[in-house]
This record gives sequence, structure tokens and C-alpha cells, in this order.
Amino acid sequence: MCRKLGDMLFRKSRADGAALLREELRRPGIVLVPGVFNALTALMAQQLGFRAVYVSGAAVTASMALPDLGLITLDEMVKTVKYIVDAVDVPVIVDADTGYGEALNVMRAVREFEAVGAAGIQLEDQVLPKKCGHLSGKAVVPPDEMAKKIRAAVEARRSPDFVIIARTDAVGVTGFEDAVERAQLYLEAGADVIFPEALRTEEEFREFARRVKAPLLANMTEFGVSPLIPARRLEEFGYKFVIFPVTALRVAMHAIREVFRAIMNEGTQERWLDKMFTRKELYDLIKYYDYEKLDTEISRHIDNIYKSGRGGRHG
Ligand SMILES: C[C@](O)(C(=O)O)[C@H](CC(=O)O)C(=O)O
Ligand SMILES: [Mg+2]
Repeated sequence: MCRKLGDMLFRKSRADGAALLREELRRPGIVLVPGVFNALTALMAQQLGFRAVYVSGAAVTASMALPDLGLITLDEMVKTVKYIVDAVDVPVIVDADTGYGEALNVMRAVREFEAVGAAGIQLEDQVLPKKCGHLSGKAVVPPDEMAKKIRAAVEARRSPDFVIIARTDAVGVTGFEDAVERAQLYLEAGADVIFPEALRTEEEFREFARRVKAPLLANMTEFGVSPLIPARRLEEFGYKFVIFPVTALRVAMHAIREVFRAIMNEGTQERWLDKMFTRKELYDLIKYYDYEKLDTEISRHIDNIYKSGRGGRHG
């Protein structure tokens, strides 16, 4: 009993996220993927039934009070991803920005993310300092440079299931046609999914799907240049994934500001109790009492050993 509980809580065997994500690629229908920035938000998404999560570079860096300019290191991201993968069974898709350097850096990044159990990564074709795809002033690398990174990622993965998502930021820089051409090249280089970043109209979303016959990812980030198109519609266009990368962080920050204001102004949070995740809800989510139970069971197990006289001379 205590072995079983221990295995469950400390996750002796973890789900093969890459295989699960690959499975999604074979199935029809769109997959809704919320952006997460720590293990707790990932667990919440899983509990509600989402079938994958996206570790957003923008949200993770913002949670460190850093701008999303490619400042986060591979190590920092790997650590964050490890906490998340250890907490959930659903596939974890990682925003790996520009791959932390050139082709060789990309290879190392793939190895590291795969080693901690990520299901796949997203690489983008911006130059450093990279920006949020929805801001102006972006620049993109030549297409062959990005294709080389994609190839490097494909070569580096241990499992053929590990999903490589190629994002092109070209639409806002060199234009729609170049984005379509780049997508074809990235697919030839071995990308499994194409992420056309910062499309400007619903028509562009539709047209991109018409022109690029591959699994596609749509980014429904708020306050950017893309219209917010419902998942049903994106599915009709042929999109396979839709991410909501920074939604949870934005909503959480709004709520945090309001409750902090209340505390500052009223000296109490009482008015907020019915808007909170309760202690019970939190403990249920993280299985708090199961950990206590495990500890008690281990103690009981040892007590029994001593009682049965097998405790040696120290008994
Ligand atoms: C998807 C994205 O790369 C992210 O880091 O989540 C960002 C999201 C955002 O800044 O709104 C992006 O560049 O679109
Ligand atoms: Mg990002």
C-alpha cells in the first residue's frame, strides 16, 4: 500500500508525453492548449481535462519579472519544465524561443528537454534579442539558418515521437508569402507542426491553412495583432492546436492586484473569501493529505518491523 502511494505521489513511472502528443497528431480535431508557467497551473489545467499544456516563455519570464527577450537560460527553462512534467501526465509542450543559440545549442536543448520528459518544443526564426511575436520591430533569421536548427532538433531527439514545432515570425517582417515559403522549408527540414505567428486577420488564418498542408498551431494570445478566433472556427480552418499562452497569468495578475488593493485599503481580505481557491481545493489538487498518509504508513511499517522483533539490537 505504501509503495503504491509512494509511486503515485513521487511518480515512479511517468506518462510518455511525446507518444501522447504524437497520438493527438494522428487524431482528428483541434486540441485546446492553455499556457502554464509553473507546476500548479499545469496541474489545474490537467484537472479540468485539457489534453496538453504549453510552457509559455512569455509567462515564465514574466513570472520571474523579466521581459520576454530571450533572457531566460536553457537551465532555467529545463528546471521549470521538470517541475511541470513531474506534476502532470498530459503532454508538455515547451516554448524554447530561438533554441538558445545556433544549431548545436538547439541539439543540446532538445536533449535536455527530452530528458526531463517534455513532449515537444517550439523553435522560432527570430534573431536575438527575440520579442513577443505580436510586437513590432522583430527581425527574422534567413530561412536556411532556421531550417538548419530544425534539422538539428530532428537529429538530436532520442525518440521519433518528440514533436518539433517550427514557428515563423515572418508574417509581420517579410510578409505572408515568405511565411508560407518558410513553412514549406521548415517542413522539409523535418518540422512536425507549423506555428504561423502573429497572423493579422481571420482570413490570414484561413489562407495559411489552405496553403500549408501540415499540422498547424494557432496562437490566441490577448492584446496582440491576431483576432481572437474561437477554437471551433480554427478547427474548421484545419488547425490542430490552439494555445492560450499568457491567459492564466494575465487573469491571475488581475486578481492579485485587486485583492492586494483590498488588503491595502481595507486591512482585510474578508470580502474576497468567496473568490478564492480554498484551502481544501488547493490541498486536494496537490494531494496534500496523501503525502501525510504516506508518511504515516512508512512510520507504521517501521513500527511493525520493530514489534515483530526484526528491528535488531537498536529496538
Ligand atoms: C507564444 C509566446 O511565444 C509565449 O511565449 O507564450 C508569446 C505570447 C505573448 O507574448 O503574448 C508570443 O510571442 O506570441
Ligand atoms: Mg514565447
